[in-house]
Amino acid sequence: MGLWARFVAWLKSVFFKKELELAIVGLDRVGKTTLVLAMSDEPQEDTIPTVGFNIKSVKKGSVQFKFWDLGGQSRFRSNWHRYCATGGAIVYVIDGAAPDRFALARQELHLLASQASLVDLPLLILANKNDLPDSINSVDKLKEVADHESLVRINKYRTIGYYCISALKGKNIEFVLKWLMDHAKS
Ligand SMILES: Nc1nc2c(ncn2[C@@H]2O[C@H](COP(=O)(O)OP(=O)(O)OP(=O)(O)O)[C@@H](O)[C@H]2O)c(=O)[nH]1
Ligand SMILES: [Mg+2]
Repeated sequence: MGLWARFVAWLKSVFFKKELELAIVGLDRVGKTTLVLAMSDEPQEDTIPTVGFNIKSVKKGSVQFKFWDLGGQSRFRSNWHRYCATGGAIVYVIDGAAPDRFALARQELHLLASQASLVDLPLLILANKNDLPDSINSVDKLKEVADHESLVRINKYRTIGYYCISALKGKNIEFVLKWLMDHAKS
């Protein structure tokens, strides 16, 4: 890269630096902490259940992400909305390989999405554990599990994104980051 191009890149990084703060929510053991580690380029197989929350800051290009990795156990769920309210988007993770928990995951998702303080926030819904057999492997199936039509009824102007990912194997993580850069509010 020439001197001028480097100077322009530096100027851009100084003046167009974007900061995005995001809460990662979803039931316990769905892979939220694993996802945050994958987005931080620190893939890890062994995680322990998150008690309360962890904060992780990650720089990607000119974007500084601050992830609030929230505990998913039932005792923590009533606090999710407080953390989501300070963020630029809601990232809701579903264990795509646990059909017995889809109904509960959908119930918690709709409860959160309809909170008055959150109705205008962009929503990214992820089916994780896509590497496992019989996990959700299409956006259509994920939309059905999440009940997309009811989410649209809550706020038809809200931006809603869907991806099938594997946090453990690092699959589609780049699409997650790109979606957040494009749609999350700074
Ligand atoms: N096969 C597979 N396992 C995964 C994936 N992501 C996470 N896991 C596993 O799922 C388990 C739970 O992952 P965590 O990231 O701790 O889940 P969490 O959502 O943070 O859980 P809480 O902190 O309790 O809310 C761990 O054993 C992970 O290795 C994935 O994409 N594929
Ligand atoms: Mg966790």
